[in-house]
Amino acid sequence: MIDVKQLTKRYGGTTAVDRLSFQVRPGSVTGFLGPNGAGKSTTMRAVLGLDTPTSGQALVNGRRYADLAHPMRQVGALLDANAAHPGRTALMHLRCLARTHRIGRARVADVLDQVGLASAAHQRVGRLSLGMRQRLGIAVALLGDPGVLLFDEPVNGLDPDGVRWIRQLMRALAAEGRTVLVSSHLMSEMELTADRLVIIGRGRLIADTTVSELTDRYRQGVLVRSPRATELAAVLTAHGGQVTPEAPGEVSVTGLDAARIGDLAAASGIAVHGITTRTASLEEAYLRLTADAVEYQAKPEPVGGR
Ligand SMILES: Nc1ncnc2c1ncn2[C@@H]1O[C@H](COP(=O)(O)OP(=O)(O)OP(=O)(O)O)[C@@H](O)[C@H]1O
Repeated sequence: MIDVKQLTKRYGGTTAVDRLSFQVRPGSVTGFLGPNGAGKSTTMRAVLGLDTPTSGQALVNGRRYADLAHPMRQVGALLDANAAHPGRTALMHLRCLARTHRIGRARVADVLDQVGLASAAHQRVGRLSLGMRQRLGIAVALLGDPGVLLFDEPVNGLDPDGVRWIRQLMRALAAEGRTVLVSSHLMSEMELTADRLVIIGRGRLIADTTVSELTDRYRQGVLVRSPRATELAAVLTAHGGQVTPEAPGEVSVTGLDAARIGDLAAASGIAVHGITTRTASLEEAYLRLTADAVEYQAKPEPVGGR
């Protein structure tokens, strides 16, 4: 469990994280989303004891990182795939870490296997591809078999196979009952990986929700096709619906759900040829939620400027 409580972090005049509170619970993948500069990495660094909060707390299993008896056995993290010494082999890198944290050699072999690096164990880190270095970083995170895992932008620079592998790994770790927090600025990726979403902008909490709640919140009405669309529109309006004509024979309805529209049409003897509940894509929902928090936005093109 990760517990961020009223966390504030300032660097000089910049407030990177501003009274941020949220919890990350075991058994699911929690996506940590926000535009560039939102404060995701800073929050993760505070959880891992790498940054001291200006005020507030970031706790792992109820304790500050510095107070954990065996930190590597409780929390693992991938922050920077380039953190390993380029001159060491993957195996040596893991063995050194294992020795420092009193973790057996057998576990090193296990994690190399788990991340698919067994055949590259003797290659120097500097010669590994970005994808392989990401895998090595994940092996480090898993080394102590921790219950809490943080991954900062783990799919950056990976090919589609690597992306799919990471997605499956995150879900498998959560299914084992672990707490998994994974940051990204891509909602499209989180839509496929996460169950819960913590969305921040300019260091503040924007939403702490589930993927399905967010989709529901941005439901955009019901699209109805009928050969008698005009008559149907009158019936629906009389029963509290707001009806907007779309294409010929098609209306968009808000204020009534699909079941009620179907019942009203049936009761009036009006045939319906199609009825679809529309939702904004999660990507659209996310862009709307974070629009005010985007630091650098492309200027809209002037009208007639093409
Ligand atoms: N060591 C530092 N010194 C000064 N400012 C910093 C430092 N680290 C982060 N910041 C600033 O704090 C803010 C939050 O940065 P942070 O890296 O946490 O955001 P992020 O959400 O991880 O962004 P990205 O998606 O671009 O990685 C930014 O304005 C950043 O410039």
